[in-house]
Amino acid sequence: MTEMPAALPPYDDAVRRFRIEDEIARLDGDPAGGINAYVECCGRYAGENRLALRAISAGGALRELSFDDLAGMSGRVGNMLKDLGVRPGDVVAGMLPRIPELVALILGVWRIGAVYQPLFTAFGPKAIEHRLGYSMAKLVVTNPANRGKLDEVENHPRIATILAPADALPEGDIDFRAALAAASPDCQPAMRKGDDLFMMMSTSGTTGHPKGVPVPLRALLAFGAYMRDAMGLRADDVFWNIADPGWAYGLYYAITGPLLLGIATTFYEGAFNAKSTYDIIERLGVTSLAGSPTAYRLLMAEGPEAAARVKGRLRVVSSAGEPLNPEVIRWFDAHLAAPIHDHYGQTENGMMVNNHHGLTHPVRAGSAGFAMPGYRMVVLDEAGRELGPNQQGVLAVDIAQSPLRWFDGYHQAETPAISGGYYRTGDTVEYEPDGSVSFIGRADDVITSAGYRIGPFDVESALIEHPAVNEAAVVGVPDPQRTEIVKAFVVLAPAYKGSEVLAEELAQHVKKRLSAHSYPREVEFVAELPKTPSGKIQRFLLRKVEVEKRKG
Ligand SMILES: CC(C)(COP(=O)(O)OP(=O)(O)OC[C@H]1O[C@@H](n2cnc3c(N)ncnc32)[C@H](O)[C@@H]1OP(=O)(O)O)[C@@H](O)C(=O)NCCC(=O)NCCSC(=O)CC(=O)O
Repeated sequence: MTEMPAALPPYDDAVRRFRIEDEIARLDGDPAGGINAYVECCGRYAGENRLALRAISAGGALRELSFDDLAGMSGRVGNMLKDLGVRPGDVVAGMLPRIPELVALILGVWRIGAVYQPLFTAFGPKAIEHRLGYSMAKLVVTNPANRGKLDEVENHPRIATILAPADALPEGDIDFRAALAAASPDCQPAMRKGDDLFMMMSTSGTTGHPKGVPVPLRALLAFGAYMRDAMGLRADDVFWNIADPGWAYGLYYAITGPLLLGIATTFYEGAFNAKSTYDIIERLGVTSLAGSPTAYRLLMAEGPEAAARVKGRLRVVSSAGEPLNPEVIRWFDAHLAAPIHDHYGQTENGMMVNNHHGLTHPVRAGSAGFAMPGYRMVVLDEAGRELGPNQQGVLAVDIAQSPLRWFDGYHQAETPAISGGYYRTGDTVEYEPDGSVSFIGRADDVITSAGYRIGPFDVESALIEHPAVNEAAVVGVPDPQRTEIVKAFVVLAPAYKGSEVLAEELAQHVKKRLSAHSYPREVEFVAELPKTPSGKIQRFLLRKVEVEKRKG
């Protein structure tokens, strides 16, 4: 009989395997001068004629860049930024599609010791304004397709635009390519310490706008560990993570992680669709694929014939952003002969619980897997006590015993999730006696749709900007394709009448003002919203009714 562990099993052996103490010593106090993310992810591989990036344009043209190419480009970016007055610790934002210049920008920002802030290209002015507001970015780099949105952003920083040949430069903008051409590729990396920041992410909560998530350089250890242990990345892999680098999964594990390990990554500039995804897997011979369950469900929906031409090609498939359903696991096994494993993480701390491709442990359909070596994950009750197996509680990180955890709190905001020596993820789980974790649901109102985390407050405040809306409540309702979809309950202003046309107008308003991915796919007009005696909207009551309705 298995002995019952008091909490999830410790991972001392595995942690030792990473020589983590040595690594941390290097990050925190290397007398030779600390650490630089550009050096870790590019500089140390330059001069080896090693492939770093396969970039497929929206039109299908393949461009291959080596670490040397990226070293030169990022050196020019670094010098351009320095000329503009960007100093170590300053924030530079990027709002770019998946093109090589995006990687060069990120590496260039890191090279001079500055901090990169991603802005998802689907964002509207409201989402951009909030993020640039709290980060105090010194510069934002964008392209013509996204440039117009910045005109609606109050107090935006200086803008550098990557022009297409026929575009005219907006007044006051820096011509990114011309500035690079004028800059030298030689740029001395600014060495930093492990606690210094190199990314400024954002994450959505239930109340208030998204919060900044500062990422210190020591997070590189955790990102590398995930690539090795969970994705099981090997030197001979052809790796493609389809997630957009505007979010954590894409920035941490489509760019930073593979380059850190010296392994080439893949970009496809075009929008996701199943056909182009199969085409690229076949064309490049992809062996390691990563993405969200919604993307995998869309691959399934294309049918077995589409899958047949790449059957057996994929050595491993990694899934993150939403729980992976067992049907997807079975279908991938039957039609792609590919093991697909569910991985769990957050913008805060990155991936923490995985069905690891690179470690040996049992993998059960429906389980989120085991704590990643370097994290001691526990399940807490409301009083903050650690629970035993088969008891529901909040998944949390034991801070003192998790050498890879790096999240120290939100940017200039309270972090009640950190207290009593734990970081609480906000996700309700239970674990089996062997330590594997089963996901139950969110303990709050954050919506998980197609792998994105969407804060209801943000969508509500975008809706309220519309003159027709008096009040709005936004919830996630179950959806077979996208896990959840955003649904808005709207109380109209007296002069307005609910109609399909108005519902569509409201959806488009959110899409344009806030973001193309977070608009309500359903809008219901109601006379009033359920509220507590103190006037707080009870979203959970609305969601409960929707869940019941969809069951029946
Ligand atoms: C699975 C998908 C490929 C499915 O793509 P779809 O084609 O259905 O569309 P979508 O969900 O991306 O986008 C919804 C709507 O936004 C539009 N849209 C999307 N991206 C856009 C962009 N860059 N510019 C303009 N519009 C855009 C789409 O056209 C669509 O419009 P319309 O609806 O009109 O057609 C995608 O949803 C996806 O990549 N999801 C994964 C997200 C992810 O990376 N998650 C990991 C993050 S987890 C993480 O980082 C930590 C955390 O949890 O915080």
